[in-house]
Amino acid sequence: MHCTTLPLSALEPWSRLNDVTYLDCQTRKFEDARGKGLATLKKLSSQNISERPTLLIIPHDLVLSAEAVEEFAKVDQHLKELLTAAGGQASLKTGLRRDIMLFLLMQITCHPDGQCVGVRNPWTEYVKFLPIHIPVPTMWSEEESMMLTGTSLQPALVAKKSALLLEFEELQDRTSSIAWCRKFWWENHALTLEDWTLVDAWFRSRSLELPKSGEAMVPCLDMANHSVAANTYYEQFSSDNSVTLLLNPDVDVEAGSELTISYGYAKSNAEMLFSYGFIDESDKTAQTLVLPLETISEDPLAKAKVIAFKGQPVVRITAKQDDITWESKFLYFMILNEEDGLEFKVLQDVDGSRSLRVFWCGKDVTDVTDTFQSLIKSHELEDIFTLRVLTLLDDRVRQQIEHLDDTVTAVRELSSVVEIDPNVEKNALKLRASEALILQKAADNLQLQASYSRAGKKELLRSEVVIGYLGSNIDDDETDQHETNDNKQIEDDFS
Ligand SMILES: C[S@@+](CC[C@H](N)C(=O)[O-])C[C@H]1O[C@@H](n2cnc3c(N)ncnc32)[C@H](O)[C@@H]1O
Repeated sequence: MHCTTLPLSALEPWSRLNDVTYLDCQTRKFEDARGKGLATLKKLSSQNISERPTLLIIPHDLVLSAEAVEEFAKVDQHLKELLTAAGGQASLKTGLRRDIMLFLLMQITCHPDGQCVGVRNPWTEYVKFLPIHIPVPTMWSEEESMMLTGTSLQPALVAKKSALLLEFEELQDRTSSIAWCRKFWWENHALTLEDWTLVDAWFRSRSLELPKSGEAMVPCLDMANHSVAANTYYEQFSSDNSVTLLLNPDVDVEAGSELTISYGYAKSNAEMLFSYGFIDESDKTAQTLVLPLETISEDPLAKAKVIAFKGQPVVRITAKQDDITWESKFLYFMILNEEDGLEFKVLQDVDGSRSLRVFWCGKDVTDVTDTFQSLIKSHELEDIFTLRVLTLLDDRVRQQIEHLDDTVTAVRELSSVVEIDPNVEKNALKLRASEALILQKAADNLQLQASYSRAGKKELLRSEVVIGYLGSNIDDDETDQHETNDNKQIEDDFS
């Protein structure tokens, strides 16, 4: 689909027409990867004043939320038809995303003869100010995506791209019988997967969480770039649900300086790159790495565990200077076997349907499969379970290091063989370096395991339960000398 764009100079009249108020600031273009952003027109200060300076006010009727799309559909027959055929369940987060994406898709829909579809609204013009290339990995070329080989982002990107393809095919299936969709989208293949990928990237990189409207897109406020040292924040007024941008307390901002918000303090570099297409240079705080976990291939309960688990099968490792911590609800479920007391049953419900139930030591724990870390507490084999968790974690970290190492040369040589956007290369290399550092710290610091759990690996090796479980008769004095061998034996036993 050909997207028309408007120059930035047209944003001011658009804002005036739609009652957006700018106070001492404007949207301007930055000559680097940040693209457009907000900047002050004069020196501002919030020092020693009780009322924080307001910078931007956006009326509620411009906020693009699930509720707004529903309202638009009341007056737009084409949108209504589209939502009925292909809309998501607005009560679900995924449904909200899908409805907003469909709405955005309609705004960029125009026939080659210049005819547009649907009822015009402020967003029909506003989408023309949005960038048509967003540096998120879903919009990278195949060659550029190869820069991520070996990182935690690679499997997420593969999964996201196949999800986008599935969604796009489903959209075609569900809307081929609608006359206007056939004419504007499917005849001559006017609508492409790239268009769907673009609206997904718009939603991902520009949506905000608002206290009253939920996840939404807010015109003009979505021109604010991110900084870890953000000097502004946004609020939604309860009186009229309008959205405002305010200066942070106790800050001075020079005339012409950029006004930034925070896109989230706890996001990992991979999440930042995935959702926004950049990694903040100045982010020196905690670094997080989220690794997907695969069940053990020989585990007969593997499939059932994945189905029954309430959450993501991942481990989140955080490095704050030399301090390493980790968190994984799945690992504690993953390491349990039938002999330990884990059981799966398919039961018939009162309505005749069948459901998979999970039992731990005879108790139904189907609804709390993400709490095995506490469920195993005070079990006689708790030490064994903890040791299995630590061993698997150790294996997973080392496997990821190898994966990242193995691809270093190929990635380094990529840009000399194929065309890679320098900004993509810079961000991908930054991600690789930060992940390598976290992984190395995690692997080197075997002491970290002591901080992970109440009982460190070393202590666990001395645990009577572990020794008994392994049928070994190592006494305390000999433990240290035999540790290497024990480690090996335990690793063979648990891997
Ligand atoms: C909410 S939009 C902000 C407005 C955007 N710059 C534009 O031109 O429309 C988010 C996008 O801005 C860019 N961005 C925001 N903060 C950035 C930063 N600190 N460094 C680099 N790019 C940034 C990224 O492309 C991100 O996907």
